[in-house]
Amino acid sequence: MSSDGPVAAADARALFAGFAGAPALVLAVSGGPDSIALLWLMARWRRARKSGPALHVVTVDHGLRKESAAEAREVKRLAASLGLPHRTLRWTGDKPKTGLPAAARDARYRLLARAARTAGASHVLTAHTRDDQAETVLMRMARGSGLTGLAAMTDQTERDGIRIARPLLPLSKAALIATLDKAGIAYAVDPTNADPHFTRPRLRALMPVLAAEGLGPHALARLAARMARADAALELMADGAERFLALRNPGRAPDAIDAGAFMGLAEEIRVRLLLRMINAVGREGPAELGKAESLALAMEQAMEGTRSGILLKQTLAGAVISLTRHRLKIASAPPRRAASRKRP
Ligand SMILES: Nc1ncnc2c1ncn2[C@@H]1O[C@H](COP(=O)(O)OP(=O)(O)OP(=O)(O)O)[C@@H](O)[C@H]1O
Repeated sequence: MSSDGPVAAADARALFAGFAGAPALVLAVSGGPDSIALLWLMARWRRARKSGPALHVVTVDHGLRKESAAEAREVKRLAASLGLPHRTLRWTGDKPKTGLPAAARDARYRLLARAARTAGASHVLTAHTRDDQAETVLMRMARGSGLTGLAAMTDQTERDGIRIARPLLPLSKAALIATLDKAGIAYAVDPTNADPHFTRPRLRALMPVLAAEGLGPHALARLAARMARADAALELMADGAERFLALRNPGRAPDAIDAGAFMGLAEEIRVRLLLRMINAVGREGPAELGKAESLALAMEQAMEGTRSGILLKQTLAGAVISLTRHRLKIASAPPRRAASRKRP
């Protein structure tokens, strides 16, 4: 399925096969070419089946552009012409000045998950393509992500208790546009997709230059798939290492780990276990990978000397990490004291 031509019915059947037994599905359709193609392809797929999931089309109107309400109405019109119910959900919450795309995305998924629950749908389907996957890989690289982040998007994830599925991830955007052009279906063009104030459009603009050097969507998506495979293997190894450490630790508090056994693990596994343990007890959200890497290095250096007693003690993301030659302990840090107020 690497062609940029229109998506054949047989190819769509293969992409959607996993949803045939679902009771209902929510299709997240913004009105842009990718999600309009999702709507059209799903409608064609469903029409060709005797039975199958009920399809509910949902558009989120973020209220950020003056055209958004009209675009939502266009989606409704197309859905109606395909015989599908449509709802527009409005984002009415506060719109922050910074981090607007992330806030809009959070609100969107919350609204989509709610719509799925209301419709009794098992999944929300989005129209992410291979091009989106490639951009995500570049964004994660630029942000300094590790292997887990470079695995980018998987074909399914869970959010707000609902499965988000991305059946079009193997397809190029060009194939979706070719599909719509062939079917004579119009779509909206969102100017923020090219707005250089945002990181994603800036990276998107670089794509032709990168592709000319062999770093195009295909290569980047393949990198993501390989990273996902390696990440899954390393997570299994980290599970095994966790069990191994528990066996070395009979009868002791689960936060007191055999330091020698821990230091004998591969560095990647040590870093993963540090993140798991810190995130399990820390009160300040997930620890940063770079900080866990620095901690792992500091632990290694501390173990190299001949000192005894406490070799290292530090806090990270709301957890206290202390290391002696024999024991590694990771526990919740006491809550930070609020700034003391002077008595009048
Ligand atoms: N306003 C919207 N209403 C309904 N669905 C939407 C809307 N915007 C986006 N989507 C769905 O989400 C998919 C991804 O959209 P887009 O690439 O714009 O998201 P993003 O902001 O980059 O974030 P993310 O990729 O995490 O969803 C679209 O293909 C579509 O299925």
